[in-house]
Amino acid sequence: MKRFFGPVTMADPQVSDAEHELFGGPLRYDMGWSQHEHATLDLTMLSALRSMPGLVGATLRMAWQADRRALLSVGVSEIGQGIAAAAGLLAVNAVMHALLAGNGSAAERLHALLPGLLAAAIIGVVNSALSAWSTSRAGRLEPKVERIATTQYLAAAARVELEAIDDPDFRRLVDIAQHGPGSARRMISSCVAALNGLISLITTAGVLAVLHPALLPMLVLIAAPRGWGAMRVAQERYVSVMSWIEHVRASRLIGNLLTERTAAQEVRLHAVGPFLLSRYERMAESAEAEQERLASSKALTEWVASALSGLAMAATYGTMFWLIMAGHMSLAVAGTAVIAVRTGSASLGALVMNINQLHEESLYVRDHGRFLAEAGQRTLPTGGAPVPERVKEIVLDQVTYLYPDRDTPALDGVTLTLPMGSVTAVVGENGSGKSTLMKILSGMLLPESGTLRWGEADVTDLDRAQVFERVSLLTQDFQRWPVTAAMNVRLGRPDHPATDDDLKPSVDYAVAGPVIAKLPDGLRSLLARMFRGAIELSGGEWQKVGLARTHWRSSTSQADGVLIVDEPTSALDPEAEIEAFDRIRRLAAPNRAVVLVTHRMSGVRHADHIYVLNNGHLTEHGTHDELITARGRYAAMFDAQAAQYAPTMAIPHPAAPTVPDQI
Ligand SMILES: Nc1ncnc2c1ncn2[C@@H]1O[C@H](COP(=O)(O)OP(=O)(O)OP(=O)(O)O)[C@@H](O)[C@H]1O
Repeated sequence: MKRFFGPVTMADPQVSDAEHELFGGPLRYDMGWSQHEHATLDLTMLSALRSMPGLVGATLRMAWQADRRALLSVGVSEIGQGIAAAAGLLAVNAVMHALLAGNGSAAERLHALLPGLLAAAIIGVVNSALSAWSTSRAGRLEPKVERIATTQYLAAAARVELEAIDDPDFRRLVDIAQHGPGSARRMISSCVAALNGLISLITTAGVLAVLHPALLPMLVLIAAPRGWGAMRVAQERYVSVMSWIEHVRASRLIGNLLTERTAAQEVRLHAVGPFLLSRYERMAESAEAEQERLASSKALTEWVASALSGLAMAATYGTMFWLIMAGHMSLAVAGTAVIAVRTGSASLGALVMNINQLHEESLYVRDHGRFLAEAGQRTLPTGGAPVPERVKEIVLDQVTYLYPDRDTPALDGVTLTLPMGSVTAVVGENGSGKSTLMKILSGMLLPESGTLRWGEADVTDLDRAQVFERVSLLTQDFQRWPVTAAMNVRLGRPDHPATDDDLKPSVDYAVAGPVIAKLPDGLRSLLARMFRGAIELSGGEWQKVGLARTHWRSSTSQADGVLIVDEPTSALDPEAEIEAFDRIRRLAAPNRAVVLVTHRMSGVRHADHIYVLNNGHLTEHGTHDELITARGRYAAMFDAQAAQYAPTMAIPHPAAPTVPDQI
């Protein structure tokens, strides 16, 4: 009994050994409600019904916002259909009476039937016209609702703090909430169908109550088991989807790697293809087993529901038989009652199915709503004090930053000053905190403690949108937008109108002219490999386009600002690299502070000031000459790189392989 009537719980997925092997254990989905200690889900029929008005209300509000005329049309046509259904039953009742309870010859009785039949036919035509009208208006409404929900989702995701994007919990919420807009769309049709079912049920129930009061509870008994079955199946499906979402995503990730262009070379050369394929198969098989379990469970639940419903139907007909035999019900009323019970149980069944459908969709819409609420709390603040036009310097004072899922801070008590018109370099080993420092400087991450000041103003008091406007950023993984070359440059400041001629100085600055000249349509060429006729640039060519974008962004603002470049030359050849460093230095105008992060020590030696980061701490700072004289970490890093070019450098001989070749 517990199997059918107990609460739906989340089972531990039986994941394949391939997932353990590849990911070091099963990937777990750990949104609040699905954590182990909360394994019993709040998915009972009662809670579904309780949460329904709120969720339906939210969908209807969205529909109202999308197209109120279409929504009103749907409502009117559905109410019209309900009234038509009741009128149809009354016409049937009149026909039954004329046929079974009337007096006179057969011909006279047939004549008496005609008005009822005519009325039933007219009602049928009106009903189908109303239904067609409702379908067409709902068809207009649904895509609009989906568009609004999708826009809300995308806008919220694009507005949150970078810290939220780095937070794995929030990322999962972003992932699951993407199902919300589709569900909101389907909720419209479910709402319409549920409304239709409800109205025709009320009218049919009214007719049945008039015919005989005993028929009404029977009607409920027939439909209740089907409703329970549908609800149970939906709950099991939702729980399954939620507990398997990470595993399905993991196998999809492996599947995608086999087809992705970036992985294509190693897939072939290292024979990663067959290896991953076999793991993919094993992971897909365990997901398949879950599908099979779900299907069997569904079949059993539906079978039990049908059997219970059939029993209730038999009891209803038995009761009617008894009522006729006992003389409490006429044959004509019984005839109408049979039709009404059938119509009513179909309406009730449809109503329950649709409420259930609504419930299922509403779970996803609820995730969407939860995402919007969470995103709303983590959204970049708007407003704040304006950033002064002239700031003289940007100061980082005792800044500490800890990533949400880390124990040790990525930056710890870092203090540095960036005067306008200067070039500051930041060097340090991998993982020392350079990129984190850049994110803090740009205002994308806020310090956990300590302050970032623009002149005298603390960045937390300033309008963040204005702070962003003053920052130009070029990172090694800058975005390669799948649009034209011109747009790739222009997206450095998209609001600023730009013709190709306007962009030319930026293209020239980055020495990207020869790259553009090679393209079939020059700046109009599409740089997106996935589209026909598009061109793929090399890594170094892309970096030149990125540099042009940065120049465009810097050159379109005259207020004091900062230009941050993080490993901008990693893909450039030696000559282009020297030139690029020169150009970046020249961007330090009186209204601009340049910050340069790089491992290429040759690129930093001409910086006005150099800071050395080590494990999140600033350990040294000064000019190149000062730091070389100090013979500290900087001097050691500089010497190590210089030694690579020394003629006496010892070249190690290849060692014997530690893993012997298999023969
Ligand atoms: N989004 C993130 N979430 C959690 N930890 C992070 C995140 N980004 C960086 N870290 C951690 O913070 C520390 C500093 O990383 P950061 O990327 O700032 O170093 P880096 O000096 O730029 O390294 P590299 O020279 O390799 O680019 C590292 O230990 C890194 O693992």
